[in-house]
Amino acid sequence: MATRVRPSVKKCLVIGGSGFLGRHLVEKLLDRGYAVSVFDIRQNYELPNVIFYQGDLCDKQALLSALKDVSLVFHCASPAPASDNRELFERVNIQGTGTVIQACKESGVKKMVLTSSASVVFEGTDIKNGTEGLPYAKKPIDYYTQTKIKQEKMVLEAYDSESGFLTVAIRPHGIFGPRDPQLVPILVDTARRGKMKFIIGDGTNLVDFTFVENVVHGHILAAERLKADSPICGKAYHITNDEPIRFWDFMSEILVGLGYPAPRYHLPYLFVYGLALLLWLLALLCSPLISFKPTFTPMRVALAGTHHYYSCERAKEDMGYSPVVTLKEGIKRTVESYPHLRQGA
Ligand SMILES: NC(=O)C1=CN([C@@H]2O[C@H](COP(=O)(O)OP(=O)(O)OC[C@H]3O[C@@H](n4cnc5c(N)ncnc54)[C@H](OP(=O)(O)O)[C@@H]3O)[C@@H](O)[C@H]2O)C=CC1
Ligand SMILES: CC(C)=CCC[C@@H](C)[C@H]1CC[C@H]2C3=C(CC[C@]12C)[C@@]1(C)CCC(=O)C[C@@H]1CC3
Repeated sequence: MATRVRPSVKKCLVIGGSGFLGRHLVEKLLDRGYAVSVFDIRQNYELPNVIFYQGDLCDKQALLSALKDVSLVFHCASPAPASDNRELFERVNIQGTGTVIQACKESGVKKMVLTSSASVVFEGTDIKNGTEGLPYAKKPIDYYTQTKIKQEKMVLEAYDSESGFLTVAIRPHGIFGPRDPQLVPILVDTARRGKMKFIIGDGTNLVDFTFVENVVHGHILAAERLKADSPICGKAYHITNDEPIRFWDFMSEILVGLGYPAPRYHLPYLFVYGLALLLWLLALLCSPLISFKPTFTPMRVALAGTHHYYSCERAKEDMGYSPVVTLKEGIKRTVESYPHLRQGA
């Protein structure tokens, strides 16, 4: 049954609400009695009572129209990491976020919840139970992450207790679930091309994968805890499933669930990383003549072969967070949601 919320926080705008996380967030907010509008560069679904504003978040006038009477903004729009487009990441995640902040302030928005990423502290080497006290990555693993760092800093610094503009950043990690356009589709595509036979390293590296409904839960908790006297103002919070799992066990469970064999043969981490680096260099050198995007980028190899899991103690203490869906249940629901990606389908 829907839980009603206080009228003062009822009208919200989800920027990026057509995306994977954004749409799940919209659905849960509606469930909880919020009046929801969506601002996104594309509209790919319709829902009763949801007003869609199609536009670019770099366009302040377009944002101002969507922000009328809105008191709470969720900003979960970003170009996909796979687009690998430095200029686009900078324009949308940095300049665009600056525009979102300005537009929110001008429109009298009270609260802003940013979807950041736990990867803002990841440099391609092991992180075990990392806390929010870790410094931002000095050498981020890619341009996407570089702009997510800047974006998070901008939103947290925009917190202004005097004017009452309250901000918070949620740092999820490895979001998965129904309708995800990245994780499962990339995995299945790699398996269908016969490239999922190998485990990079010894296969024992632990990683956080977070079911999308837990990420949504973290966002809504943050929004509802964001008050003038709250400890969460101007801070970042890791939101995970709090069940780190071996990267290769997670991949295997999804693959086997969809009818594909699990990877079996081990390759040394440094060997694959070196190879990926070479391929990346080759792609760069050849880019004036031909364009090709290797599956095995150094960033992906680092994600697949190192420990990177995070503590969400701070979210538990300050926001009363705990995951609402277990990893096992999340994997089951995810596998069931992709009948078209099953082996032989
Ligand atoms: N998925 C994951 O594992 C993780 C995601 N995150 C963060 O979570 C957020 C949501 O990610 P996710 O749902 O996976 O991503 P999606 O790509 O599914 O959703 C993002 C949405 O934002 C839209 N968008 C992009 N550029 C603009 C723009 N200039 N103006 C308006 N809308 C725009 C996208 O449109 P289009 O598709 O047309 O570009 C898309 O609809 C992002 O901020 C991401 O950085 C953090 C950690 C992990
Ligand atoms: C934990 C985390 C941050 C996950 C984010 C999602 C993607 C980065 C991964 C989803 C599927 C993964 C994948 C690989 C790398 C990381 C992902 C793209 C490989 C390309 C790594 C090398 C392989 O052997 C194949 C893998 C396919 C799936």
